[in-house]
Amino acid sequence: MLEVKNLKVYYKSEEGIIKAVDDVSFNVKDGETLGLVGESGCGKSTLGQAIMKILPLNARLYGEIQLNGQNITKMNEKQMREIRGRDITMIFQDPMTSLNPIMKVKDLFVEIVRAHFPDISEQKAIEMGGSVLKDVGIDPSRMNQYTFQFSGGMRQRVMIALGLVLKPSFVISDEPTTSLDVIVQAQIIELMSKLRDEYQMSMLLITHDLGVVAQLADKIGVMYAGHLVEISSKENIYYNPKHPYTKALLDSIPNTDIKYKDLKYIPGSPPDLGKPPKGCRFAPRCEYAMDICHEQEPKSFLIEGSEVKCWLYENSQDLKHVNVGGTND
Ligand SMILES: Nc1ncnc2c1ncn2[C@@H]1O[C@H](COP(=O)(O)OP(=O)(O)OP(=O)(O)O)[C@@H](O)[C@H]1O
Repeated sequence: MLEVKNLKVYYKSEEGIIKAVDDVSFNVKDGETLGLVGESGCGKSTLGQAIMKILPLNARLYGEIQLNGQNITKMNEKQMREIRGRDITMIFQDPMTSLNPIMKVKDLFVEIVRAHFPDISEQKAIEMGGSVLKDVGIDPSRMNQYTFQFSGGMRQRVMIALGLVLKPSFVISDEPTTSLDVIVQAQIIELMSKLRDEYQMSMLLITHDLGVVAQLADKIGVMYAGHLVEISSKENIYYNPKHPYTKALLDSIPNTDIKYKDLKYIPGSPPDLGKPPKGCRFAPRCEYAMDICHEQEPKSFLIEGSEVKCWLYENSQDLKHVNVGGTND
C-alpha cells in the first residue's frame, strides 16, 4: 500500500519557487490502480518522480510517502536503490530516450537483475528476462537485438518487461501510451491490465488521457496546478463529478458522435506555478467562482464518497472536512 501525506515538491528556479506539487495526500491500496489526470504542467510527473525519489537537484520534497509501511521520504539514496526496480518501479513515456541504444535487450535485463541480486548468474538473469518478455508478447529470441531494432509499440513492451522483471508490488506508469498510435495504445493498455492482474501489482497511472484511465483505473485523482482537486472512484469521477475542473475536463473529451460537433474547451490557461493565484488556483477559470474562492485556498471536503477541494461543497449536508487526503473507504 502506498500512502502519500501532505506531499509538497517545490523547484528552485531563476523565476523563484515553483510549487509543482502542493500539499497532496492520497493512498493506493494493494492491487488497486489510481489514475492521476490533469493538464500538462499540473505536477503529475513531479509527483511520480517524488515517489521514486528521482527528483532533479533543484527540487525540495516535504511531507511523507509510505510504501508498504516503510517511510520512503526518510530513506537515503543507497536504501532507495535497493527498493527501486525490486519493490517499486517506474515505466516512462518515451522508450526511445529511456532505453540505452547501445545495449542488447539481454544486457539491459542482466544489468537490472544483477544490480539487485549480484549472486544471480548472467544466464539466470537472461532466463528471467526471457520469461517476462514472453509475458509482454515478445519472442525471447529477440534478446540479442538492440532496442532501436524494435518498433515503437515493441519498445514500450520491452520497457514494461524491464520494469517488471523483478516483480515489483507497485508500478508507476507515466504516460505509457502517449507516443504510440491508437491501435498500439489499445494493445499496450490491454497488456498492462493483464499483467497487473497476473503479477498482482498496485499501480499509479499518470496520464493526461481520460480514455486511458477509464480502462485501467479503479479510482481517479484529478490534479490542477499542483493541487489534487478531486479524488474518487472511477464511476464517481465519470458519472458524478463534483469539482468544476473535473466537469470541464470531462466536457473537453472529443466525442466521435457527429451530433456533438462542438468541442468544449476550458477558457484561459493554468496559472504560473511560480506565482499561483491567492485562493483556489482554478478560480480565475471557474464559472462557479465565489468571492471566497479568490481569497482562501479551499479545504478538502468529503461528499458522496468523493474528496473535493472546492468551496462549493462547504455547506453541503453529509459533508466532513478531511484533514489528510485519501478517502479511506
Ligand atoms: N526541474 C525543474 N525545475 C523547475 N521547474 C520544473 C522542473 N521540472 C518541472 N518543473 C515545473 O513544475 C511544474 C510541473 O511539471 P510536471 O512535469 O510535473 O507536470 P506534468 O503535469 O507532468 O506535465 P507534462 O504532462 O507536460 O509532463 C511545471 O510548471 C514545470 O514547468
